[in-house]
Amino acid sequence: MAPQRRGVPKAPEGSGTAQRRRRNRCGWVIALVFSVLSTKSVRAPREMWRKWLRTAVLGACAALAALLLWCSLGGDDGVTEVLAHRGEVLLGRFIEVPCSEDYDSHRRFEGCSPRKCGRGVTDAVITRDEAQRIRSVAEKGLSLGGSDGGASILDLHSGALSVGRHFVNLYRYFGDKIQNIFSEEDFQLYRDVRQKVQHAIAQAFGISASSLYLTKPTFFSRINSTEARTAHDEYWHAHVDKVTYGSFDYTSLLYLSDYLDDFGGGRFVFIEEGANKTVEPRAGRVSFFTSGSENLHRVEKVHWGTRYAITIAFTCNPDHGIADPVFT
Ligand SMILES: O=C(O)CCC(=O)C(=O)O
Ligand SMILES: [Fe+2]
Repeated sequence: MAPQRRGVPKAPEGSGTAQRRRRNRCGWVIALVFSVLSTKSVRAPREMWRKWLRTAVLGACAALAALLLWCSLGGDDGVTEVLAHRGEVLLGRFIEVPCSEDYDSHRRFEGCSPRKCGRGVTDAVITRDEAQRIRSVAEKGLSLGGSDGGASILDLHSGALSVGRHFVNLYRYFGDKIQNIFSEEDFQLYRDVRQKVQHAIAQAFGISASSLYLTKPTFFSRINSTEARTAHDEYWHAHVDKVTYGSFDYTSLLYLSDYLDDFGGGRFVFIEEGANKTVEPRAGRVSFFTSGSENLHRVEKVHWGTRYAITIAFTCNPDHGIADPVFT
């Protein structure tokens, strides 16, 4: 049998007494092993082989089933690397990527329009306390409405709020009563956050913060696992912000809840040939990037829990700039 043949090395012939003695001792051990294997059960290895094969087949089936389940739960369809783990606290990570040509078809603003493109993530710009407080503002506003599907938005600037299958204008709908819902402090907090994010973006891309203008839409998002009812609920499609929103040059996302503590799924994915890069949301984490097709991205479907974030975007074109939302 193969294991026995492999286990018996051939000793060189006639090489002195010591060697002969060693060979004799080995000979006894080998003879003993031979006799145990041959007298106890010649079939044992064949049985063992069958058992091993059965275990291997069962193992392979279990692995295949797990893989299929993972795919059906929306696991990513290619190789994925994590750009920002939920557990790490990033002082600042920046990856430069070559700019797409998307900016060439728009009016250029030297010193602002992207020449250096890329993506950055930082946990050091917005504190977890600020994230908690601004999330309370989002919860307060979104509790007044909410989409029938899984994705709701609240835009403090335009007043757009998801309700059922549509949007209402919060300011028109609630009129003066809005003063009982939001406070000046809430709006001040939004302005502070916007300003800090704007400075972080300017620094990372080597431009002046004053060359950037807040642009629309800027909105809170609340996503849960409820099935989509309208196209507005389908947040998971891959897209390019400059194509979707036109005026965006630099996009930022401030996350207000924690991946795997508050919700499952819902990671942000930069789509790339080779390996996608994911950002795992974490309350207070700011992810920012140039808005062209060098940063094609999507959000994974949320499988459980609720995910809160704010999209805050900037343009280089003053004509597309908007003022901060104000409390009136
Ligand atoms: O919420 C996110 O992580 C991404 C949202 C997004 O892609 C967008 O608002 O354009
Ligand atoms: Fe986007």
